[in-house]
Amino acid sequence: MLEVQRLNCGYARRTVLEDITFDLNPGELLCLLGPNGVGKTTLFKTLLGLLPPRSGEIRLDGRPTRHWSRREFARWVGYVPQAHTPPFPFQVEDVVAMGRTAHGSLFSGPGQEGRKVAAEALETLGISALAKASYTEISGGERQLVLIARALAQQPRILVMDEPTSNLDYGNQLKVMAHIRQIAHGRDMGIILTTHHPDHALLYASRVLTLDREKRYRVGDPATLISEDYLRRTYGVETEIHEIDRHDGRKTRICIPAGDTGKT
Ligand SMILES: Nc1ncnc2c1ncn2[C@@H]1O[C@H](COP(=O)(O)OP(=O)(O)OP(=O)(O)O)[C@@H](O)[C@H]1O
Repeated sequence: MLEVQRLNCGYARRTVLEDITFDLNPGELLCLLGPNGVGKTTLFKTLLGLLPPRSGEIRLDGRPTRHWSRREFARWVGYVPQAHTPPFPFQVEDVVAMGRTAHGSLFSGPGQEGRKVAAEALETLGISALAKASYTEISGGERQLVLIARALAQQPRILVMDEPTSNLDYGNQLKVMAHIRQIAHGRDMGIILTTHHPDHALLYASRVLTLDREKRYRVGDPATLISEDYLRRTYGVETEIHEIDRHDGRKTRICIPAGDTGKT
């Protein structure tokens, strides 16, 4: 569905990522993992058409994205940015309904069907109670959930999410990651997201794209690519990765800090 071929991306006088090739298929959750400043947001900006590629190609549904109109692109690709405080105090339900913009005529509002889809998105994320609240008066984590609901209301084929759990409490992190995984499978949506948590990638991702400090990248199975060696080279920390049995008998991998954690 989304194909990235030999992509170089960066800014006027600076290449940030070189020769990146990967694809994203329907129903798949691809986690992008890498240290601060390595170029994750730059890659996303390039995928979203906000930054021109320095070279290489991005194809959507077999067609280079440079041939797509903005509107057509917006029907296909949703984006969840990191939560920010907007200047205008829109009601939460209006913010979510804005996700429908690409589906309506240019000057019409979301319409009845659009409002219904927006209400369902709020319901899916368990935040219907916030519908009438002002977006400027809810917490950072709640804002993050609202932005995810807005992207769901858009019903895109591909969803790009920049650290969707960064503002969320522990419970909401787990709920949102499980929702994201379920949405990818249930709606046959291709989702690519950045995370700073190897455990999230180990637990939820279908595939992972790892970037290291030397800006080398690999794409593949999370259990293979997220190794103690990768984490040491990338983050300069010693970790232990263990395979454990879950209560339901399935096996899963988890990552913990190695050695003395200072706890007595
Ligand atoms: N507008 C810009 N012009 C020039 N260089 C930039 C610009 N924005 C970011 N950079 C540089 O590009 C590199 C990659 O930045 P980017 O924001 O993509 O990293 P990141 O992996 O998303 O980091 P983080 O995990 O901290 O969010 C950094 O060295 C950054 O300083």
